[in-house]
Amino acid sequence: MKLPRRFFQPLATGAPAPFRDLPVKLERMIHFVPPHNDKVRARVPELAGTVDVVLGNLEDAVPADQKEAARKGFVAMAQATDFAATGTGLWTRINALNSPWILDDLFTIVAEVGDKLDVVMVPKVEGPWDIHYIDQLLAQLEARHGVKKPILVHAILETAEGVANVDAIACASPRMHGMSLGPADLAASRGMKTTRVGGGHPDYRVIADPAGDAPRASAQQDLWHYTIARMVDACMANGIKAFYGPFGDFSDLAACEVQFRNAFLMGCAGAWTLHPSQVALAKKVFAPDPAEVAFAARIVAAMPDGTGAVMLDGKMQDDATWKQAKVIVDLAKLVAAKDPDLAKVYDLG
Ligand SMILES: CC(C)(COP(=O)(O)OP(=O)(O)OC[C@H]1O[C@@H](n2cnc3c(N)ncnc32)[C@H](O)[C@@H]1OP(=O)(O)O)[C@@H](O)C(=O)NCCC(=O)NCCSC(=O)C[C@H](O)C(=O)O
Ligand SMILES: [Mg+2]
Repeated sequence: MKLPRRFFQPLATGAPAPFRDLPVKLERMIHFVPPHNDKVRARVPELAGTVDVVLGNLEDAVPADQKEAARKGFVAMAQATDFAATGTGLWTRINALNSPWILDDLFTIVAEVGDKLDVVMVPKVEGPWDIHYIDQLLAQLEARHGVKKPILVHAILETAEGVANVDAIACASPRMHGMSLGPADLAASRGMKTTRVGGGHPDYRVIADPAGDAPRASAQQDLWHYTIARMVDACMANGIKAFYGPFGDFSDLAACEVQFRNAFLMGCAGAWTLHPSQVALAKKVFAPDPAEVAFAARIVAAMPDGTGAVMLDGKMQDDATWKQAKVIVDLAKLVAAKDPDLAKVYDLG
């Protein structure tokens, strides 16, 4: 175990010092772009500014014979657009640590566009040892290529072993930006009997006790509640961010919205968007409801120093509800700074 005072030391001579605190950014959606697909890549300049994060995906969903094209496409799209100027994050998802592509992914991307890259998403993270490896390698590459700003690391929680080690992953390095749930790989790793990318399953349900001949009420349950709860606790305990991952059924926006909203209410900062149709949904869900913001602002105003107990609309407010209100007001301010329409609706001054 590393000594606390050494935790923030750069891991290579000449590498930038890790951030002490995560940059505060609005990340309602991590928008996936397949960089080997020229048609979709051509839309990236118009996407910048309309999504919070553009991610060039090099891993699953890119055919093995297109890996090199995806890597080159990502470098081209990173060079062609000034993402920072539009307040859009630039991320990439590299191939898995045990794949034949990971070294070329990192060697090429840090060399070519390391200064433009905000976050590297690492798939199939099993434990802190995976983060330590990436941490060291990134430091060496940053030093070699004179990268000035530390590149952050985002882990995908998508194996049973990763879930078992989620707390250790969350605090493995000061580079940790956050984590996303990867429901498709996790389902396979766990031996779940599903064929979906996120969302529920009609057969995962509870049923009411029998009451005579009356039909028994039954309701579908959330397959992901346990994992999201574990992920949120591990992330928030370590000052990093939790995200719901992909929702693969683009034709079911209603179910996607419910999945996103459950994640939002449980503490997630955002979700992945895989198709343009999901972007508006993520913007709607991962910004607080205006009525909730108005009530939260009243709580904060009624308890200026955050202590005591007051009644608002018949509901008791105290130090703990003040803290909840602060979460909502702070997020609303972050959203308002980026979205003039919502700024008017929130009216936070
Ligand atoms: C899945 C897709 C290949 C579908 O693309 P397409 O067939 O082109 O769909 P549409 O005809 O409906 O597209 C309409 C227009 O929108 C553009 N488009 C499509 N997708 C995107 C996008 N992601 N960003 C920007 N623009 C997009 C099309 O070009 C059409 O444009 P036009 O013709 O001008 O009207 C494609 O959506 C895609 O590749 N999406 C990303 C898929 C992906 O990254 N999957 C992997 C992530 S999920 C995962 O890995 C699982 C996870 O790890 C886990 O384990 O859970
Ligand atoms: Mg996956």
